[in-house]
Amino acid sequence: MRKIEFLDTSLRDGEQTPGVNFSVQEKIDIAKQLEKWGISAIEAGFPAASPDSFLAVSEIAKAMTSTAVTGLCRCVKGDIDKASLALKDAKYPQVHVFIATSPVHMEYKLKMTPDEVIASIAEHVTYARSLFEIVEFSPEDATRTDKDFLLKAVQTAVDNGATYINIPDTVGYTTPEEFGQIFKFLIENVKTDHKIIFSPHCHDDLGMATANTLAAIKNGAGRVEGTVNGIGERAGNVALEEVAVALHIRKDYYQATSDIVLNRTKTTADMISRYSGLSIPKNKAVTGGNAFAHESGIHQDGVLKNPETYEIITPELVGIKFNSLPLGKLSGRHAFKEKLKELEFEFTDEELNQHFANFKKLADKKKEITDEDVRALILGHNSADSEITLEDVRLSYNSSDEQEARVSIFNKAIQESKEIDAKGSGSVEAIFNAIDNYFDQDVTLESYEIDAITSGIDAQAEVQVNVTNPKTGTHFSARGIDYDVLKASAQAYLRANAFIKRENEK
Ligand SMILES: CC(=O)SCCNC(=O)CCNC(=O)[C@H](O)C(C)(C)COP(=O)(O)OP(=O)(O)OC[C@H]1O[C@@H](n2cnc3c(N)ncnc32)[C@H](O)[C@@H]1OP(=O)(O)O
Ligand SMILES: CC(C)C(=O)C(=O)O
Ligand SMILES: [Mg+2]
Repeated sequence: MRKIEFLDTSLRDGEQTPGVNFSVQEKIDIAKQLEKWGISAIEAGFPAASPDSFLAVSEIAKAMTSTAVTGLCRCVKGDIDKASLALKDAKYPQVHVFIATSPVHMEYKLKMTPDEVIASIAEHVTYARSLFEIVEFSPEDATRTDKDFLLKAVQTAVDNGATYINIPDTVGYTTPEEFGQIFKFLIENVKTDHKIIFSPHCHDDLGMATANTLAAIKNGAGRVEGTVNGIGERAGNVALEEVAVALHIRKDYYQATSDIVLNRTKTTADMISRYSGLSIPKNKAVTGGNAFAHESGIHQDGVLKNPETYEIITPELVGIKFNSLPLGKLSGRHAFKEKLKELEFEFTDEELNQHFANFKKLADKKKEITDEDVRALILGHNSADSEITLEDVRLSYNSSDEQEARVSIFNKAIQESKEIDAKGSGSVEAIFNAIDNYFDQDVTLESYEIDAITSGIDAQAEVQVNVTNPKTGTHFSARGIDYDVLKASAQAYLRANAFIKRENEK
């Protein structure tokens, strides 16, 4: 069986999702989780893009012990220099250099002739190779590139020392058969005196990213690139959890395995969902809320007789466990700690005490604490953007008049707690007005959605807000999770405001 390497680009291509903006601390948390999940290389960012991107790549480079760290660069020496500086402390550094090779990109975007692009590949791969042992090269928009020119571009990169050749389907244009043929053609025709590994990098514009990625593996790719939950530019990148589970379930067909620790999938997916502010659709393959639910009579009958009738993946495989250790208000610290271990969370004693206190508060209100509740509790409170936090929300409700809210907000940097009062025609509006008064900045609220995390009247609420910074036009998504829907709303809106404040201060 071949072993397929996994490169995760949630922190680079994933962050190109409109509305997604990870803080540096969130990126470090995610990278640590990706390392535990079994990712072999993390594309931690584009170091030349901004000081924050540079900082995130360098902090992740220091934090990883077994996972390689890479950064994206244009064919620009300054980009490669920045990557070299950001990655200087990485135990296993790599660099990723790209340039577009399709006619439309070369002519209109780069304003370069094909010969100039080839010369640029030779110059910049050589330069990257003078600073890094491992160099990945990508011909951007490869699937709309003339086949012979693609071979020439790839051959040039290989001749100048590239060790990974990544074939991006930048605009999600290809089909499984066609993409498989591209890999077969390149692998058969590229001449090399050193080991090179080919990888697919698929986008999901036509809904074929997973199929295309698997077709590349079938035709010789040794590494895959993608993101958790398929976050990414436009319709997103391939969802790595889908590729990992497909390889596992259909190893008979693909004859390939990976190092992905499948039972850590759910925790990894939940973290990305929480920090990106993008919830996982109920019908999403592998991790969606309905992925293991059976509704119709014939299916339920079959599953009761033998789960294999309708279940090709077990919930346990991806880390959704039966609640073997039910928790409630009488549970103690040991049981709570054991549950966190079971759900793959690790905390210091101080963090554990804080989460335990929050758990006790929730257990006082909610009869049964499910695994979903515990995950939501941890991820809901585990906001890495905790410089400015919500302390309290009070409302005075009047069914025939305006509502009044008093919101307490704590600023860690200056150790100051402030209470702000505001009115609104509804409770949510009054709370949001109070938060607006606190931040004193322009924010456009684009959408507000409420969902229940678990079933029942005492379910925890998840609120998602999408906002725009009118100054820059940047979109941000933020989520809040709480037993109380109004508090969850306040958390989400406060978090969105904190993103905008951070952007305005840059
Ligand atoms: C398919 C992908 O995902 S590609 C990666 C996308 N990611 C990003 O863009 C990261 C965020 N980007 C940024 O922060 C900025 O675009 C920067 C810092 C990289 C560059 O900013 P600026 O210098 O202001 O340039 P701007 O973004 O306006 O234009 C890009 C320039 O790079 C050129 N360029 C684009 N790709 C490449 C490449 N691979 N190699 C060389 N030059 C390139 C463009 O032709 C354009 O050049 P021009 O200014 O001579 O016309
Ligand atoms: C930079 C490259 C690899 C990319 O993200 C794409 O082409 O989609
Ligand atoms: Mg991409």
